[in-house]
Amino acid sequence: MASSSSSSTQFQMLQLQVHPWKLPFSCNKPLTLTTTTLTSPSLVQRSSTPPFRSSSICTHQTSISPITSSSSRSTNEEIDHNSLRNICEGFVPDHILHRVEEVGYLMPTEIQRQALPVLFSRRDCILHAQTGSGKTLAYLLLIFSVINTQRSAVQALIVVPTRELGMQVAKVARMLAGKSGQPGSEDKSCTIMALLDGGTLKRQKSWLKSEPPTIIVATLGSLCQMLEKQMIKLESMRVLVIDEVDFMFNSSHQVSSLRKLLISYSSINNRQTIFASASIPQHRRFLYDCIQQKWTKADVVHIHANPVQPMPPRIQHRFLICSRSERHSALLSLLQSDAPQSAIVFVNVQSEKSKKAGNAPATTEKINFNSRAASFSELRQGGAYLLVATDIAGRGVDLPDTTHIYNFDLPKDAVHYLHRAGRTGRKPFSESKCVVTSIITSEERFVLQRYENELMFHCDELFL
Ligand SMILES: Nc1ncnc2c1ncn2[C@@H]1O[C@H](COP(=O)(O)OP(=O)(O)OP(=O)(O)O)[C@@H](O)[C@H]1O
Repeated sequence: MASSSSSSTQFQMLQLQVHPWKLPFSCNKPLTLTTTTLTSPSLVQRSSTPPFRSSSICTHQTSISPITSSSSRSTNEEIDHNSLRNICEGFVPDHILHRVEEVGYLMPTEIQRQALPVLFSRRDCILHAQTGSGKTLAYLLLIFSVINTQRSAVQALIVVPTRELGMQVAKVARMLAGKSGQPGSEDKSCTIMALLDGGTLKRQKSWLKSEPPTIIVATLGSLCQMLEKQMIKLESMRVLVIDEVDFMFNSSHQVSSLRKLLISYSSINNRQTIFASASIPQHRRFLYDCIQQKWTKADVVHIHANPVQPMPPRIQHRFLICSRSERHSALLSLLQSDAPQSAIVFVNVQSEKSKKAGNAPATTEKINFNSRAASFSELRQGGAYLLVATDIAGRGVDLPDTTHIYNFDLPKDAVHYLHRAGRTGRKPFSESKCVVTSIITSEERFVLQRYENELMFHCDELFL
């Protein structure tokens, strides 16, 4: 797996001007909220049985109607009742809510609708929902409901696995904290620091010394350095968010620092810990570990939106069989026939074995943190793009205009498939189709079939 700590990752960006491409509870037990927009009993989640008594988990199966899309709104009253403002009012400051509306977030996504009341009740939470379902806004709204901008202290910490994701989350937080058109709405004292690997720690140290930011978005490497130097203290931290939590626990570079952080935070009064991801393999086991290890309080809530549909349903999946030597021309033909608005081509990091064998890597350019960051900023500035990337772009990165994903190399497992595919279909209320195409050899067909079974989706064969 590509790691944020590697400063030199195969990654290449091509900007092409190509033609027409989201209850407060009295029970103090862990809770699993599981909702679904599909009802097929045969498609029940297949999580492994955890080594604990199932009675220790209070499972609520709630049957909630699908997300109300703007097209299905019937009356203004209904909109008001279900709106983000209605859910957040009394918790989130008004100027933030104005900003949320200005940006165009009027209705909650499913995870936001389920999670926000739980988050506002100050319970620890595991946000488990499809890629592109708006988990970021859910935890940011919690943070804005909790912070006191009159206090000069770091009050919320969001930990992310990569610099790119950190920049993106910081940008969304700043956008929400920023000025809105409403008089008196500007929040002068809410500052957001991006403390990310590859950044200039010297500048951040002097910022932390002079006036602590209210919110920090950090990667673990940089955060640990600041914690060790006691530049950041966990005592004042009201909320700790660990985004892409399964990735962080699976990363050999990050897992020990993450465990240390969670153990240190467990002794803090008034804490609230949020974990988020679209994929939490063995989530019952994870819930058990959270309580056993005191990473969360015992009444942690696991909110699992759409468990039988781990990927957005509007993503169409296809595969094309060809030999290894035909892959480049197959990709070119696909790009020509699909004429995507904007696309990401995923390649694997070249293995040591393949390097030793003298094989050429799938991408030829190696670029560092800053160039990677520049590439993403460029992409967000608009225009059609064709991004060639490794799995480093597979986690959390939000480029909503991406209509097509190409797996030039088959992802190494179903979780990687899910996150790569999830780089498209990122407009929660849109119904337009997005496409994921895997270019595979005939021998790889059974591997893709395994992913289909695991992730419960169907892949159509494509013939050129
Ligand atoms: N209530 C909303 N209404 C409209 N758009 C929204 C809403 N909430 C979030 N979005 C948009 O949905 C997109 C995906 O949101 P976000 O990046 O938070 O997804 P995510 O759940 O964190 O996905 P991933 O698991 O891939 O990281 C973003 O472009 C965001 O602007």
